[in-house]
Amino acid sequence: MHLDLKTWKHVFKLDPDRELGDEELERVCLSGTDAILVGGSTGVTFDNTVDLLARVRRYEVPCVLEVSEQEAIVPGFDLYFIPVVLNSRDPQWITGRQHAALKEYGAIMDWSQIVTEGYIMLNGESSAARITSSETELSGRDVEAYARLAERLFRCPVVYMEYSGIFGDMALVKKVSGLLGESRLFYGGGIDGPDKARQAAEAAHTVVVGNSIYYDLESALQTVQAVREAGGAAGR
Ligand SMILES: CC(C)=CCC/C(C)=C/CC/C(C)=C/CC/C(C)=C/CC/C(C)=C/CC/C(C)=C/CC/C(C)=C/COP(=O)(O)OP(=O)(O)O
Ligand SMILES: O=P(O)(O)OC[C@@H](O)CO
Ligand SMILES: [Mg+2]
Repeated sequence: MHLDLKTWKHVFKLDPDRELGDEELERVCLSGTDAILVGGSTGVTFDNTVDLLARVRRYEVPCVLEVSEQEAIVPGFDLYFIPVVLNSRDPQWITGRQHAALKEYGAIMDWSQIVTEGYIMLNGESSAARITSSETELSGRDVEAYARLAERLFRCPVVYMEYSGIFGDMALVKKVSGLLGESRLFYGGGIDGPDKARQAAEAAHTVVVGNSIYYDLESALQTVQAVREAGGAAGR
């Protein structure tokens, strides 16, 4: 198992609130992806998260929980990614929910397992952007400033350009990854096969594939090889 996320180029995001058969899950876990990220913006519960973790644990692939609900924090993941939505208009998604969770877990947690993600929501139609009341009408300079804020002010190991559901602006993604010296740029949104995966891998450091697992698994699986063969952003 490789737990150094600085080497991750490809990640599959599995949603505990969606159905995936055992055979399909096996193909995802044995695909050669660098990690499975468990997360979703709605319907995530303790029970469906435990269930998915137990099923992924049959395989060697690293398994990370992207925390979106305090009630669904389940022990036993390799790492815990904690989103901070930088362009939310509502402070509960920037520090509020994190503060509440730390009141409960702060004294007992293993900080070496915690990775902060500086999220920039970029698809105003996505449920994640709606739930978090994000300001998604951003200029390129706005996005660059959020990325610098995440890396230089907040020291987030991960900056996440989130287009969930649509394929984003690769020129902007590439520009932002070029600005980052320490943080890793995760890109997610609308990758439905190898062609878009290759483009995203040339622009971002790490490519996240989510929804297509559920509607076109064959094409989703082909993204792993496509990302491996792509040049990679700034050689990272
Ligand atoms: C006992 C034990 C194991 C202790 C571990 C310690 C630990 C992990 C403590 C947690 C500490 C902590 C600070 C937790 C934060 C808690 C929390 C609820 C934070 C809020 C996170 C947040 C801003 C959520 C908003 C939504 C969001 C950004 C979700 C991320 C995932 C995402 C965008 C998924 C996309 O979802 P999808 O369903 O595909 O949606 P679309 O329809 O938009 O595509
Ligand atoms: O579901 P898609 O559009 O692939 O996006 C992946 C991920 O960024 C969602 O949080
Ligand atoms: Mg999704």
